Amino acid sequence: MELPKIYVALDYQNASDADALIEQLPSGKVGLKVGKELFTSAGPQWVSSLVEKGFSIFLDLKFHDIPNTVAKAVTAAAKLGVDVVNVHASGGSRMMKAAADALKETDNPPLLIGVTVLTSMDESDLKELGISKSVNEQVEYLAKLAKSSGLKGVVCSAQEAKMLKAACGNDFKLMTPGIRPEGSSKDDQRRTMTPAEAVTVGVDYMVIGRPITQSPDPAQAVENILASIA
Ligand SMILES: O=C(O)c1cc(=O)[nH]c(=O)n1[C@@H]1O[C@H](COP(=O)(O)O)[C@@H](O)[C@H]1O
Repeated sequence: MELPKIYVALDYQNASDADALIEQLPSGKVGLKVGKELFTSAGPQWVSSLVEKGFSIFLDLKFHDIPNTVAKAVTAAAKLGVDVVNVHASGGSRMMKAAADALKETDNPPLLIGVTVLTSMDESDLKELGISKSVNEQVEYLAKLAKSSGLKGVVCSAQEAKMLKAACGNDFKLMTPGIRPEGSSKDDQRRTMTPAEAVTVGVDYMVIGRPITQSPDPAQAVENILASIA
């Protein structure tokens, strides 16, 4: 099944605020990303209700725990009917393999992807964590680890897309947050690219939040982005 090119990050405090935004989006053109804040307040039933309405859902809970716990968590996510689910690649190969193996046992397994280096981070953040590799080296290292552990792709910055397609192959899916249309604020993101640039470098799917959700006209913001990548 073809997934939508753009997932709108629903970073809202509760379901009613998210529903108000969803109603404004052009129908059938984008997927929805539900992250920690909204999932914790709105809950799994609300996520299932979006699936029932026909939305493609990326459940972004970035699991990172012992292998058994993560395997059970991604299985629970699969039962909600979401299309994409993620874990932290830095959780290691045993954790990622456990998650990938668990999903093989489920009906309609979601695309399982690994978070490499968060797009809000740069070299100084890695240093603080005791990692002496450059951002590019660390992203490539974790992407290869994700691939050899059975994951189908990674979350990374579009800035790393060319490098990762060369290192991991064209079929290895790249989901890129940190997308900023020309002229919009970077907010807390560090490694950013415009939607048009991201498409050029081979990104498969983009996560876009505030440039759409904080826009005075979210529907128009989506249409402008879609036009820029058409
Ligand atoms: O996994 C993610 O979705 C994610 C990974 C990452 O490296 N960076 C990142 O920003 N995200 C998420 O992508 C969204 C980006 O939102 P905006 O910065 O508002 O476009 C947020 O919901 C983040 O939680």
